[in-house]
Amino acid sequence: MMNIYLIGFMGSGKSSVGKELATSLGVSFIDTDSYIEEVTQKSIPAIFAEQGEDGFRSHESDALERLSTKEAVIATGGGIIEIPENKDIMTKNGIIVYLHTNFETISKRLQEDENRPLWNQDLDKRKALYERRLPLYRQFAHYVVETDDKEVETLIHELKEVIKSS
Ligand SMILES: Nc1ncnc2c1ncn2[C@@H]1O[C@H](COP(=O)(O)OP(=O)(O)O)[C@@H](O)[C@H]1O
Ligand SMILES: O=C(O)C1=C[C@@H](OP(=O)(O)O)[C@@H](O)[C@H](O)C1
Ligand SMILES: [Mg+2]
Repeated sequence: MMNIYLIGFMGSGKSSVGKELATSLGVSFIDTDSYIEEVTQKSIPAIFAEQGEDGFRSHESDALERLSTKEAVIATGGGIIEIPENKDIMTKNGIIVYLHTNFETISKRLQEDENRPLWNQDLDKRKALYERRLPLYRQFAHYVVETDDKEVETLIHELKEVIKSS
């Protein structure tokens, strides 16, 4: 098996669905955000506060490079598509699946989440970020799975179908 990379906006379910997918497939699960927190011994908000978004992106690309030799389900962070080279790293080592979710659904799921610095800003900025990133997710994706109004169990089933067909 190659790596299965999950991409998508914050709140699309990469971390939670990815974990269950890995269990169901019997492979390891890796979350790039948790990996970065372990390596740096800092929380994501602390990295953003101390090193800015650029600092965080550089940790993220390093993580992707290091994790790419494994066979696993890998949940990325919502901003993985900000760095074009990240697509090459992932494509070399597996398939990229985009979990697409509408802005309204994401807003319901995250509400006033305080652990995501780029969500924790004004509504118009969140919305602009979402709109700007949509085409980038589509450019990176080998496959797209819609998540609105779907139970995690349904998504696992659909993701397994995608993997089978790949
Ligand atoms: N299909 C879904 N239906 C309902 N809630 C979901 C679904 N997928 C994720 N969630 C919830 O949305 C929140 C964000 O999910 P998470 O996996 O952290 O997203 P991401 O890693 O993409 O930011 C969590 O509270 C999670 O339980
Ligand atoms: O969209 C983003 O730029 C980010 C998404 C977060 O991950 P999730 O997509 O898992 O929330 C995390 O990597 C960081 O807060 C930045
Ligand atoms: Mg996540």
